[in-house]
Amino acid sequence: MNKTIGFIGCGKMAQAIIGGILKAEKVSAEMIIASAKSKATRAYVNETIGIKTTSSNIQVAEAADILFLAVKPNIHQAVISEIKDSLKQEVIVVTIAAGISISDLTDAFLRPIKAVRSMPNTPSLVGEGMSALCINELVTNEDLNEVKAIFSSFGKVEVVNEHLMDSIPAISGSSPAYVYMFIEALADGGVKDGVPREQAYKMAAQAVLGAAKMVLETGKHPGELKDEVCTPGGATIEAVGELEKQGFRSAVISAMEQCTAKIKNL
Ligand SMILES: NC(=O)C1=CN([C@@H]2O[C@H](COP(=O)(O)OP(=O)(O)OC[C@H]3O[C@@H](n4cnc5c(N)ncnc54)[C@H](O)[C@@H]3O)[C@@H](O)[C@H]2O)C=CC1
Ligand SMILES: O=C(O)[C@@H]1CCC=N1
Repeated sequence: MNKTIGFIGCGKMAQAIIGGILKAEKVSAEMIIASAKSKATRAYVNETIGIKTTSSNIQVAEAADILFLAVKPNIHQAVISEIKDSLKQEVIVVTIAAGISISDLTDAFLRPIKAVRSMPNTPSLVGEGMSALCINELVTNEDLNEVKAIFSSFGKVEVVNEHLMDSIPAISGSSPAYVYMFIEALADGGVKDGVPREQAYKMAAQAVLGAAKMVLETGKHPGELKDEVCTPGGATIEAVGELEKQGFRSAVISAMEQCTAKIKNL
């Protein structure tokens, strides 16, 4: 792809996206520029990821054909006010900020703008991201294909109706955090029985990866796959019963409700 991709803000999520894009080798490092306020972040990104960095948001805005806004939601508006007169005419602006709507984005620019609202996740860094996105009416099919090609380079992408976007963080944007907690808990349980810590993490993570692949690749219902593990009269059904008794599913669903409620109030 021969377009300049700019990132305003270069924290955890932007670094995951940039790392994922570069790993896919569809865009070269010279075509990516990022700004960050902190000198330490700029130096780190420059040295470890190998892209151009700057303290100037305006420099990024002027250069970008596709501009990612990767700052926290509460400074989104201030950043747009700073850069809005420095954009290329046909730029596609992609926000990754949780809870920022297409209209928040377009209103802030005070002029018609090609706008994409997205919700990626940090596994993008290893090419296994899950991103959802929606667009406004100025984004052409060609633009959308370009944006989808970028997101697809570091994982899977789904285009959804905007009214669902506030619910996506709970499912895939934030959920890696709770999956890591689950992996930690599995490993702790193993360590309790004497399994060495490093082996326990490897086994727990690989079991989660394998189970996820089974859902994606066999097309079977997760309940059916669970049933295949539960030998009648065996050990797994004991664990399943205990998880139900401890409110495992309802704990997950309640956590997701809290997550979505917060997204609506960020
Ligand atoms: N971390 C995650 O897993 C995900 C984060 N997001 C969204 O990504 C955005 C960034 O989140 P993180 O990367 O986690 O946060 P972060 O705190 O790691 O990164 C924010 C970056 O913005 C920079 N920054 C602060 N003020 C700035 C300014 N005025 N101009 C330019 N840069 C500035 C900071 O130096 C930092 O590099 C948020 O809006 C969040 O909702 C979306 C999906 C997943
Ligand atoms: O915690 C947050 O607000 C962001 C949104 C999704 C993941 N991190």
